[in-house]
Amino acid sequence: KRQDGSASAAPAGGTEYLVSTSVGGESLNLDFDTGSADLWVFSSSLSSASKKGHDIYTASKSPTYQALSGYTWSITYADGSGASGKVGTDTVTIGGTSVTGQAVELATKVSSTFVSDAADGLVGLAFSSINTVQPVQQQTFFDNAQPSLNSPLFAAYLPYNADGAYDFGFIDSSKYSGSINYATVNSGNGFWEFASNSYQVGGSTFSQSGNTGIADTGTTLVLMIDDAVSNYYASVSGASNSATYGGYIFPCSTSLPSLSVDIGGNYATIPGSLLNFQSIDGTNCFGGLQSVGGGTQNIYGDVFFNAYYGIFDASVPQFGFAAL
Ligand SMILES: O=C(CN1CCCCC1)Nc1ccc2c(c1)OCO2
Repeated sequence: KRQDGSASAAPAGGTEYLVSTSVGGESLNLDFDTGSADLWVFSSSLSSASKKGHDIYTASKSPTYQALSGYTWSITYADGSGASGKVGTDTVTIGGTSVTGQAVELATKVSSTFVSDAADGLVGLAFSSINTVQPVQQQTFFDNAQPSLNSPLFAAYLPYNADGAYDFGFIDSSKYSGSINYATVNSGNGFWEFASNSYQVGGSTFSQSGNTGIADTGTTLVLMIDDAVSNYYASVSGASNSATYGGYIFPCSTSLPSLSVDIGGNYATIPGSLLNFQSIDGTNCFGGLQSVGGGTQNIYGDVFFNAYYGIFDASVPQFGFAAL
């Protein structure tokens, strides 16, 4: 099977990685999101205000587009953003991997954060069980591509402040060091979700038994339960939880401790250097670890992937991680 391939992922504005994707021969910069399962694009049906600054997909210009009459979709993400619209199928090509008859969800409405964001849409890479298309749920690009891949897996390479890549069908041994650790995935909630029963701050170990984590390339930061976040910042001198900035801030001069998180029985260690997300005002900085706002599910986003090559393997299913 020869559809294996790698697609370059460019960092955009420090909050996401965009992949140039061909939809019906039209090129769009899409945000790959392992935390959702809808492939949607900015479409010509949007208001001109919503289209501003974006490449858009025009179905009528694609020779391979087929409408799915009466099909709709509507999604709201955990950050409150959302989009909705209609559905068709078209040929989608990412790197060297092409899928014909891929469900393409055309946005007729997008929330304001998407208008101001660089992405021209999203490629959902979670499990198809959480796809929002009605009346017939649709499959993700990855599920459709699997039969043509050497192995039913894809990998995310998202280094800090540098071009990354998504590899489909193969593991690229040049993109990581040391060995790969694997965690068994429970796909019951539609996510790449695994047990995450403890964490370490600097040298101290804390238990969070029964908790889980999800591997989520669509989330910028690492979001953990409140206890973990307060335990982490308790060892950061000058740190405070700012209502103004909506999260923990600290003096930029502070050296941050590392954070290790349990993933299926093995620790992944994020160095302190990667946990300073961005400067607010030259004096204070905003942390790369913030609160998930309740529940027992931690979200390991791009800050995690800045330290680890992530392998999304549908054969078990399992999630693998190896240091960059
Ligand atoms: O919403 C997302 C990711 N989402 C991916 C698709 C684009 C818009 C952002 N992440 C997220 C943001 C805040 C959260 C959270 C998850 O869990 C609790 O708080």
